[in-house]
Amino acid sequence: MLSSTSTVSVLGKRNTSNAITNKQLTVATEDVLLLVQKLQSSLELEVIFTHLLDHIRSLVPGCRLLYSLPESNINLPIGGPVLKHQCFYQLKAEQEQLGEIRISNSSKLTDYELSMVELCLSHLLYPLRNALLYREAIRNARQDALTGVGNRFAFSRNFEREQRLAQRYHQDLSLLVIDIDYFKRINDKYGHLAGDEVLKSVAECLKSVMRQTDMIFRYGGEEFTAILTKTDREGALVIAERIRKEVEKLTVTISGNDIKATVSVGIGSLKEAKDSQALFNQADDNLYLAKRGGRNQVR
Ligand SMILES: Nc1nc2c(ncn2[C@@H]2O[C@H](COP(=O)(O)OP(=O)(O)OP(=O)(O)O)[C@@H](O)[C@H]2O)c(=O)[nH]1
Repeated sequence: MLSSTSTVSVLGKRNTSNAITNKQLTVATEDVLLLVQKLQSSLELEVIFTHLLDHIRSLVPGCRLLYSLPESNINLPIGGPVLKHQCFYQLKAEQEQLGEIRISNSSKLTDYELSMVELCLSHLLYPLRNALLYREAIRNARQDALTGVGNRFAFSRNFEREQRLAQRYHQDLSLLVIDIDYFKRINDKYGHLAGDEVLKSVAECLKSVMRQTDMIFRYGGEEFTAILTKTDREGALVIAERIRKEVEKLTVTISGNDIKATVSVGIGSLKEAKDSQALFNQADDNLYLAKRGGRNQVR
């Protein structure tokens, strides 16, 4: 019953003797047209899979769905954790891998139910592909291409939001502005590509210290920012010192050259600032003091 291009391939064998009849297929197709409309109404994966599961549940009540695409770090359970009986499908549109979907149920699905599930899935592919492209575009718009951390646009949005939340709920919030010291010298001495490698290594180092990769951003050039939610100045000082020490330990080896780098860090904390602009200025002023004080230090 699947098209000859076999865009949805079933893994595992099953008996097809009780598969869908032509009459059932006609009724099902009308239903599926409604489903198609719903699937095309959103570009959000969660919304699309919720519509799909709602539809499949009208045939198999209580079943659950798990969608995964490991290369994009997507693991999306819908309707609850996976149940005992499972069937899974590799999703593919025109040779493009779109991940795997797992339908699970407390009892084994009949051949008729499986046929209906497959009918639904064959209509999922293009809405799913569009949603994945959309997700990728959004990610690219928010991510710094060189280092993989958030870009300045993402920083502004997150920073505003976190600052508003912190003020509304009377919580601490701190900001680190982290700048690589004498970075121009690294570029001048070892070349721009080597400079890029240093930027990447420093970003990796920040990620490993912070463990909250979505709150680290490349603000521009050789300057990074880190938003520390529920963290007061003292807590921020501990993290900033850890960052400083870890970067100091770094050695980036390029073309036989061992390149060392250090960072200066300025801290801002919401208690001492009235809004996000004041908080940023405070961190930036402290960064300036750290630079003036000799670099490789936290202020
Ligand atoms: N390799 C590389 N260099 C960059 C990038 N963006 C900015 N830069 C360089 O970063 C350097 C920043 O230099 P400055 O602003 O003088 O700062 P600095 O040399 O780090 O000195 P201090 O901040 O005062 O310690 C400039 O040479 C820029 O060209 C990038 O994406 N890759």
